[in-house]
Amino acid sequence: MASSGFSWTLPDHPKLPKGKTVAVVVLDGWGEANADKYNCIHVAQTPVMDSLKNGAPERWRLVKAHGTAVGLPSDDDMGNSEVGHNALGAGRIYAQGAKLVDLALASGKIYDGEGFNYIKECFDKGTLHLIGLLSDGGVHSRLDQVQLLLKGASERGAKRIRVHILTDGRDVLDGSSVGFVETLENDLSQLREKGIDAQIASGGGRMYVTMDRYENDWDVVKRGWDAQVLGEAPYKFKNAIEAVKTLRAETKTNDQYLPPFVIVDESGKSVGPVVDGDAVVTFNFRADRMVMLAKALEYADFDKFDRVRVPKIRYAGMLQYDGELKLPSRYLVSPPEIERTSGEYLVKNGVRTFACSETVKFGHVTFFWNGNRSGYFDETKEEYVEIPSDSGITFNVKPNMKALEIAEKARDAILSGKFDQVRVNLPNGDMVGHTGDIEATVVACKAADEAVKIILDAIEQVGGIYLVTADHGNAEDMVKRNKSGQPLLDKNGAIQILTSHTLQPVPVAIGGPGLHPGVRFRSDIQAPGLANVAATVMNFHGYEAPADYETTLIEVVDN
Ligand SMILES: O=C(O)[C@@H](CO)OP(=O)(O)O
Ligand SMILES: [Mn+2]
Ligand SMILES: [Mn+2]
Repeated sequence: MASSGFSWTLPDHPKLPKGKTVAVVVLDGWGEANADKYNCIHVAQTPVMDSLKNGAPERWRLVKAHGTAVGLPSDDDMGNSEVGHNALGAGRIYAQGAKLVDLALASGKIYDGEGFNYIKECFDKGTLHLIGLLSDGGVHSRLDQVQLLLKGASERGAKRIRVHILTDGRDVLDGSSVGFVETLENDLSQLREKGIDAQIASGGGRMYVTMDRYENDWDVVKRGWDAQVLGEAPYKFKNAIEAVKTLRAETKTNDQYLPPFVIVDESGKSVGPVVDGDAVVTFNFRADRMVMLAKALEYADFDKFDRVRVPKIRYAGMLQYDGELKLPSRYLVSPPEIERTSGEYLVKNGVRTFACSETVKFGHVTFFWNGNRSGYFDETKEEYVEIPSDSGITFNVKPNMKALEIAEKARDAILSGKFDQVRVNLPNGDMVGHTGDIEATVVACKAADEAVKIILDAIEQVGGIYLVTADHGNAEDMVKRNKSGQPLLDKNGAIQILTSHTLQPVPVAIGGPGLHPGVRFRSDIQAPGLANVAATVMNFHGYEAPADYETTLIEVVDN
C-alpha cells in the first residue's frame, strides 16, 4: 500500500502470547444441517468433529459461508471454494467476480473497457468465440451474463459468434444441461433472425472437458482444445440439444462428464473451429478451472500438450484469473483486488507457514487463501506441499482421497517445530459430495474426520492451538428440497440428488492445550462469516488484526 504511514507490523495482542503452533484445518464442503439420512456428515461416524461440537457455545460455533457474507451478489448464492477461501485468508469481504461482472454488464462499462475494445477489433472479419460453463450455478459463470454478453457484443458489431459450451451438473442438478442449452439456442436463433451468424460450435462435460484445475490432468484441457480450437471430437452432431440428449442417453454419462462433441454442417464440417483473426472470450469469472485453458490460449511457449495448430487470436478472459501471472493479459472485468491478506501479514511478522492439500484443492489453501495470487510471499518462511491427486477417476471410487497423506504431512510439519502455522484443506466432503453418491460421501466424511484427529493429536503433543472450519456446505445435504425442507421427488418418485454446494452455515471449532483458558467465542457479533476467521487466527499467533479486517470471533476473559 502506498498510503503514508502504512506498516506491515501487526500490533501485539494484549493477552495472547506468540510462538504457539496453530493448525488451521479447512474441511471442504462441510456444512451444518438437520440430521437426516441425506446428511452424510450426520450418517457418517465423525467422532472427532462431534466431540468438538460439545465445545459450543464457547469453542464451537457456526458462521455464514454463502451469499453476501462472502461477497456474492445475493443470499440465494451458495458458497464456493474460491469465495470461501478468499474470505478466510483475506479477513475482509470483497465483491466477488459474479457481482463485479453483474455490475459491469448492468452499467455497460464492460463494453468501454480495454478488454472488450481489444477483442472488438476482430468483429469485422473474424468470429467471436465464447467458451465457458453453461448454467445458472453462479459458482464459475452464469447463463444470464452470457446472454447479456451475446446481446451486447452483437449490438457492437459481432457478426459471427460461436459458443463452446461446457455442461454443468455439479453446481446445478444433473440433467439440467438440456434446459440451459435450449435457452441458449433460443437466444442464438433470435440473433440469427437479426442477421447474425450465431451458433453453438462444440461442447462437453465440465469435469471431462476443459475445466480441470491446478494442472491435475492436462488431457481434460486437451480434449477441450481439440473440440473448441481444432474442431475435432469423437462425437459429431447437427445441433447441441440433440448432442446433449443423445450423449446422456447413449454414453450413460452425466452432465459433468459428457464426452466432447462438435457441431457440424451438412457436409460434416465443424461449424466453429478457432482460426487466425478470431476473438476468444472465456466467460467464466472464477479462476481455478480456467487458468489451464488460459495458458493454452495465451502462451507462445507451451508444452503441456500438442496444440497442433495455434491460431493468431485476440483472447480475453471474463476476468483476469491469476494476478501474479497476469493471466490472461486481457480481460473484460477487473477482478477484486484482494490485497494485504492474512498470509502476507503473518509471514511479514515472522510467522513460518506450512500449507498442504492434494492437487484438486492445493490452490485453495495457497492461491485462493492468498487472494488469487500464486507463489510464496517469502520462500524462507513458507512451505507449500501438494500431494498428487488421483486423476481420471470420479472420487466416489476412492472416497478416502489423500486425506490420510495430507494429515500425516500436517502432523510432521507440526511436530517438526519448523512452522508456526500449519494449514490444510481436506477435500473429501466436497469432492465426493459432488458425485452425488451418498454412500461414498459417508465414507468420505469419515475419512476427513480421521484426518482431523491426526492433526489435533499432533497439536496436543506440541501444546498448540487448532481452528477447524469449512469453506461452504456440501456433504451435509445431498438432496434437493422444497421450501419446507422436505426432499423433492421427480415424476418417477425418485429423490433428486443434490450434487452442488449449499447455503448452510459452517462450523468453527477452536481449542488445543496452547489456547489461553480464557479464550471463548464472543456472543456480540451479528451474523459473523468466514471473513471473521482471519483476525481470529492472527490472535492465536499473538497479534491483533489490522483495523480494516472483519472483527475477531474471540475474546479473552480473565479467570
Ligand atoms: O469443483 C468446483 O469447481 C466447485 C464447484 O463448481 O467446487 P469448489 O468451490 O468446492 O471448488
Ligand atoms: Mn470448497
Ligand atoms: Mn465443491
